[in-house]
Amino acid sequence: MTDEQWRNPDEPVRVGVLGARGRMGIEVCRAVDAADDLEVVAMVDQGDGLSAASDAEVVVDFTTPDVVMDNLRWCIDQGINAVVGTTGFTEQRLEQVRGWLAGKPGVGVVIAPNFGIGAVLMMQFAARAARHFESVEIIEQHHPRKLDAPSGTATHTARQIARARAEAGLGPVPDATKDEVPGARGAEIDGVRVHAVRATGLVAHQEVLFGTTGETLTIRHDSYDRASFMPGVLLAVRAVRNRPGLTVGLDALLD
Ligand SMILES: NC(=O)C1=CN([C@@H]2O[C@H](COP(=O)(O)OP(=O)(O)OC[C@H]3O[C@@H](n4cnc5c(N)ncnc54)[C@H](OP(=O)(O)O)[C@@H]3O)[C@@H](O)[C@H]2O)C=CC1
Ligand SMILES: O=C(O)C1=N[C@H](C(=O)O)C[C@H](O)C1
Repeated sequence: MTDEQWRNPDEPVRVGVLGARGRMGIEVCRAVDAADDLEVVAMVDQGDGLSAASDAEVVVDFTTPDVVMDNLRWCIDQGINAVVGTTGFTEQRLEQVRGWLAGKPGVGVVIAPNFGIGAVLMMQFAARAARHFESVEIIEQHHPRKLDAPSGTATHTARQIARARAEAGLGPVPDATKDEVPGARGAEIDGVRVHAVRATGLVAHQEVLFGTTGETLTIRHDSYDRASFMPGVLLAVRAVRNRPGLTVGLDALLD
C-alpha cells in the first residue's frame, strides 16, 4: 500500500457527488453530510469539471444517461470507487464498465437501478412470483420531469421477470390484442409489457401485475420522498471500497 492509498480508518470517507444540484444530488449531499463517518469533499454539477472530485474516495453519480459513462470512465481511470444511480445501463454498457475495471483491480463500482430498499424487495418478490403466473405487466409511475422512459427500475424488473419465466419454461405472455393506436399496449422489454405514466405529484412508483386463471397478484412499491433512496445510497457508499469490480443492484449488499 502506498502512502497516498493509506487512510486513517477513524477519518470520514471522502465522498464526491456528481449531479450535486439535481433532485437526487441535493438529497445525497444532505444525507452524506449528516453521516458522522462520511464527508462531502466535492459537489460537482454540469460545467464544474470532474477534477473537482479528484480527492474523493467514493464518487456518487446521479446525473443523466448521456454523461454517466464519461463520468464513470474518469472515476475508474483515477482509481476512485463509484456508486451510480443514474439510469441508462444496458447490458452493453455494463460490459464496457467491466472492461474498464479489469485494468483497475482495486476499484469498486456499484450500479443500482433503484436504491430504495422497498423497491429492491419489490423486484425480488416480482422475480419470485414470475414463474407462477402466465400474465404479467409492469406499470411505472413518475414525476413529469423525469427524462427517460421506461424507468431503469421497470427495465430491470422486466429483465428479471423474463429470466425467471424462461427458467420456469413459461412461453410468451398470452395477448391476442392488436394495437389500434401505436403504443396502446406499452413498450415490450424481453417479452414483458411496460407502461410509463407521468404526472405531477408523483415521485417514483411501480406496480407489477400478475395474472393466472381466476386470480391476480399486484406487487406495488411507492417512493413518496427521495429520502427513501438514501439508506441504500449510504449502504453502497460504505460498502463499495471493499467490493472491487462491478456490483449491479443492491441485492448483494442487503444479504
Ligand atoms: N437509482 C436510483 O435509486 C435513482 C435513480 N435516479 C436516476 O438518477 C438520475 C438523476 O435523477 P434526478 O436527480 O431526478 O435528475 P436531475 O435532472 O434533477 O439531476 C441531474 C443533475 O445532473 C447534472 N448534470 C448534467 N450533466 C452533468 C455532468 N456532466 N456532470 C455533473 N453533473 C451533471 C444536471 O445539471 P443540469 O440540470 O444543468 O443539466 C442536474 O443538476 C436519473 O437518471 C434518474 O433516473 C433517480 C432517483 C433514484
Ligand atoms: O428518475 C427518477 O425519479 C427515478 N429513477 C430511477 C428509475 O428510472 O428507475 C429510480 C426511481 O424510479 C426514481
